[in-house]
Amino acid sequence: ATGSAAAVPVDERFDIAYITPVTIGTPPQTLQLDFDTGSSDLWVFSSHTPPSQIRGQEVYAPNKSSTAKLLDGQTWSITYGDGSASRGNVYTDNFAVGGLTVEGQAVECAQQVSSSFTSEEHMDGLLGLGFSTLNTVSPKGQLTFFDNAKSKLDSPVFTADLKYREAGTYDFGFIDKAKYTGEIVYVPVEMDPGYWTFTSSGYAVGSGNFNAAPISGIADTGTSLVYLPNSILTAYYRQVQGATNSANYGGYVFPCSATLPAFTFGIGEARFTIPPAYISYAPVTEGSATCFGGLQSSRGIGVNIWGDVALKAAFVVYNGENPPKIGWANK
Ligand SMILES: CC[C@H](C)[C@H](NC(=O)[C@@H](NC[C@H](O)[C@@H](N)CC(C)C)C(C)C)C(=O)N[C@@H](Cc1ccccc1)C(=O)OC
Repeated sequence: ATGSAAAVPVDERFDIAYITPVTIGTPPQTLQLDFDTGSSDLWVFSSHTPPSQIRGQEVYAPNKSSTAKLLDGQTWSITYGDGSASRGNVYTDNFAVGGLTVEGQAVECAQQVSSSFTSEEHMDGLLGLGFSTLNTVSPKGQLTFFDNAKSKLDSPVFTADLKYREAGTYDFGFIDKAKYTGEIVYVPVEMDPGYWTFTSSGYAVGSGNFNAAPISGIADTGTSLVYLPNSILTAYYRQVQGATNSANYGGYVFPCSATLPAFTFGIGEARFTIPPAYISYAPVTEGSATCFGGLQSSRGIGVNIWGDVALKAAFVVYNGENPPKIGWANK
């Protein structure tokens, strides 16, 4: 079996996040979820979510699905690196992504969501694609959609082809040769504690020379920006007129009119270049002449994150064989 579904930017002006249509239950209820390789819970806005916390999101109502079953006594509670959080109870139901169906998928229903979820009106929940060890359901951890689907997939892989301000795709069970150029370069994945963690071979700023140095990080489709060690950030923003690391805005900002160098990162011998347009991420506030950078420091996080700003510069293969590996190709 295989599946394929669109990854659509939630806000066509900036790629804050990407949403993908899924169907849950019988008859099918359609929701738009953020496919997140940086976590491993599948949770949705639901009929259990307080109306005061819902602002335009679609909700999953298990009581309207003849195939929904409450997982009695099971609860979940998740906190993300950006401080956002949600929690609730758990059902199993039929779940489909782009023609690929899993029966008995754990669907975690939100009984509480933090304000940043409420304010993201187009996002009806998350679909975790990290390793199932990170799933927060207690006392019995649940499997991700990918882990449940894996045995029936033609190949135990999914791919991310995210794009700059336009729809890309998530494919399950196959690698679409039309989506990339050249060869796919694979590197090992460190599965502990459950992220898709890999090591980049180094970086270059603009047309400068390549700095060969191992950079460990998470390939996280659910994080908008790239968070790297401060030494790399100072080397990059030194080349940007008027750039400052602003406490006020919580990161590197610069005049939107500034000329930005590209940023290249290594995967083994291969090289991937993030164009300047991806790094001039967005005005700090609507209409401001000050822009927030797509490259930021990981100092406050404790882990480096290769988020969408980097991922959309490549075609990425998440290979769930044992041992897992991650593949990168230009496109
Ligand atoms: C099950 C928890 C999941 C896996 C959670 N994952 C994450 O936070 C990772 N992915 C973050 C998500 O992609 C998030 N940006 C989705 C949006 C829509 C909110 C980050 C680290 C790249 C996590 O690690 N949470 C940390 C909180 C944290 C993480 C990083 C730094 C600081 C604090 C925790 O401790 O969970 C117990």
